[in-house]
Amino acid sequence: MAAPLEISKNEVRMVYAETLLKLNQHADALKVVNIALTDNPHDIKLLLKKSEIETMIRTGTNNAPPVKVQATGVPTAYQIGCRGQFPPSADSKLYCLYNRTTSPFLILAPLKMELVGLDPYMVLYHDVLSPKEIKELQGMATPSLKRATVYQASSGRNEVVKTRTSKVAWFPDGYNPLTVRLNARISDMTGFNLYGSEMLQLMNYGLGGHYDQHYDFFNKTNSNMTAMSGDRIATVLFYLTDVEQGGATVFPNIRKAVFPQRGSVVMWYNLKDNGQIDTQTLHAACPVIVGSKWVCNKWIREREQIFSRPCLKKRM
Ligand SMILES: O=C(O)CCC(=O)C(=O)O
Ligand SMILES: [Fe+2]
Repeated sequence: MAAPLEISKNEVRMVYAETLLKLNQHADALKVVNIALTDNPHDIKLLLKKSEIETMIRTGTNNAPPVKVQATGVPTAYQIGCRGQFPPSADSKLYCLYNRTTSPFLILAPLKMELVGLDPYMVLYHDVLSPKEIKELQGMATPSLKRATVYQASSGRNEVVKTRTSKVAWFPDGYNPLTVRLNARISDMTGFNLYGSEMLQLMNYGLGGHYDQHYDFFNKTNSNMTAMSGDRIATVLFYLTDVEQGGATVFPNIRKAVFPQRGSVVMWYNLKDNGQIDTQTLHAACPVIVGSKWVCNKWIREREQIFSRPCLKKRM
């Protein structure tokens, strides 16, 4: 099946095999080609490549000089997180439960909740989206996906930047019965009133698609972005797909990584209880290495939560 970038799994495997050949790893290259052949036993290019590699192995010819792999120094916390190498959480108070209390509706339909972190507060809900809903969301987004942008304080505008390479489609709250239902579910999960919050964003990351380390808050009290509805108090991120390799949401400062699981949702607070920005929320979307990553994002604004989550004077 062709991925959104029109690169087939086969083509990726061919490039991988060529790379291994350049590294003089002929046996590994042959393994990759053989795997590709199990899916496509009659592919002529693959068959030719297989016999070419077998000849190379047999005769020991065409061995390229070994490519020197450049040492890249000590990996950053972001890189370690993307590789799934953060140590297990030292937070002893973390647990799973059925959330029956955030909204009255949850008494009838409790949600499976996993506490990911307390500072900042971060929870993961499992099995929130059904396969049918996921299919519908992807279907409605696909025709209008456009390169995502990031707000640039220097120009005061949203611009396309190299650091965010996903495609996005925005949907107003009342766009269709599904968006209405999804927003109601977000309110149930978070206890927040969504009036004044941003539209739902459906996003797709292709191969290599990522969003470098960033904060979701603006921290500009006078900017046009926060004047009406306040800053982004919380982020709600639905995962519509598993990702075969890569694509985690990584929080380098608190050394946590959330790996996409189809139908789950991660939610975290970007602001502290006193309304100040929380710099521990630095996060990134790791590059997708194999697969395609779909997410749906809701940035919840602060102003409408004035009574349900009032700004506390004391720093919590
Ligand atoms: O896709 C992800 O994992 C994170 C997305 C994100 O941080 C954002 O859209 O602000
Ligand atoms: Fe973000």
